[in-house]
Amino acid sequence: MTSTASRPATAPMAPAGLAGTITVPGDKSISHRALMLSALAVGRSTVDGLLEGEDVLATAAAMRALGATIAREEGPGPEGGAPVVRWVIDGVGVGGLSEPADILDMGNSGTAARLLMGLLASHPLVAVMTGDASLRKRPMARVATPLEKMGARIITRGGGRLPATVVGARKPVPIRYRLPVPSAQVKSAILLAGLNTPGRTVVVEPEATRDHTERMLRAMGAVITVETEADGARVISLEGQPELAARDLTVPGDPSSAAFPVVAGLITPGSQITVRHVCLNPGRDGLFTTLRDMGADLTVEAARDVGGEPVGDLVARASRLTAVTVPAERAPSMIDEFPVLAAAAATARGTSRFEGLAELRVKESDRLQAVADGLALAGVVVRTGEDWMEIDGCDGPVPGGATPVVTHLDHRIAMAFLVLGLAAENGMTVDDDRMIATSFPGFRGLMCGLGATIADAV
Ligand SMILES: O=C(O)C1=C[C@@H](OP(=O)(O)O)[C@@H](O)[C@H](O)C1
Ligand SMILES: C=C(OP(=O)(O)O)C(=O)O
Repeated sequence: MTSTASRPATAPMAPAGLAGTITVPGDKSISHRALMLSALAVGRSTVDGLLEGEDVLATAAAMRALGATIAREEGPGPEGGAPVVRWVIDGVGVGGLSEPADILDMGNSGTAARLLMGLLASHPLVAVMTGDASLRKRPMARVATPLEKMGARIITRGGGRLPATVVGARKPVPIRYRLPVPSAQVKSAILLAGLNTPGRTVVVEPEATRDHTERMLRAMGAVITVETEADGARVISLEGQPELAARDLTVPGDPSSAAFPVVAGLITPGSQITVRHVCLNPGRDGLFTTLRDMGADLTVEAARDVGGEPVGDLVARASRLTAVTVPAERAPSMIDEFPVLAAAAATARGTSRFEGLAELRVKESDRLQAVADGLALAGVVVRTGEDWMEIDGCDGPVPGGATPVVTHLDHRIAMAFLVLGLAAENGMTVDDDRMIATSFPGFRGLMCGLGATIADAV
């Protein structure tokens, strides 16, 4: 977000149960990858269901600036329905990216910035990258360090922050790299750099993270293998310089967005909601497992495969939730869902404990702190450590209050506290909700369509 204006928003306690069947926008992780990999394919790809959030639009703009042709087409929708949108991408082939004429602005998006850095690192070009006030605080050394081992030069602002200049390698070399942090963005950046690198690039991940890059690369014809070591680490090997085949892709709904209406339905008495067509990749479903551990009536219907990703319809019915302990090893599969899980835990019976949260401190905000501060404003007792959090649940609605929660340009903090407002005696207010458009355009209208009241705060 570049403008300084903010738009406070408020959600009063839901007067009645939420009801309805909805779809949420396309998965953000898959959408970034669909644009980047289609731009490197040979021929024309189409993408249906692409997330048209600001983060993904930043990736589209960057790939255009690097030479890909990307168009958005609208066709007539079903009778009376919204038009059908299809994105059409003419790729330049692996190694075919050209030097951008201007600075690449990745907005609020860590995924866009880090994955793109990987792509740039193995092309002989110079590019400068920046982002908004939130992104410019986030650590980039985690990608710059392995990419420099592959031959790129990456000059960052102090402390490894954006803006950064990437001087791509003329003769990139493959590496074998063990991830020091569980991060799909770092893994993907290295694999994307490995595409234009001769030989075999290997990433070892001690803790499994989302594998959309691996799935999509394989589907486009790259040779990519995954082996599991005795200690459980995954060894991902990519043969460099493949020819990627253009494909027609369909992006399923984003589980990280579905999380908000799902939790809203669970904590608002009398609710029943269905979220159709949600990606249920095992690297992304930790929240749903955790909610079931809490006693949630949350089921999957019509489980199916869509373009190499497991997909299903989620049905959530209001439930009396009990406290849960989330073990550290589950954290990567629900890393973006802790803010909304905290909202659920605040209404549960008993004390919940979440472990393995160190990565929350380097997201769009320090989410551990932002969640703790917001819960305290809601009248909920919370304790935190460097990488853990405990929440004393209220066994029903939380007190809530009119003082706005500080969102720090973080979409998930804004959405989580608006959802908590539905189960707060005095509602909840957030200081800004514009940045929700980075990942979940239409959030407010969709929630109101289910029966919630979310409005500008006066
Ligand atoms: O690869 C991805 O698409 C993402 C990976 C995660 O980040 P990290 O890799 O930093 O854990 C996640 O938080 C982010 O929203 C999207
Ligand atoms: C952390 C997130 O995204 P990114 O890292 O792409 O900014 C998120 O969407 O919650």
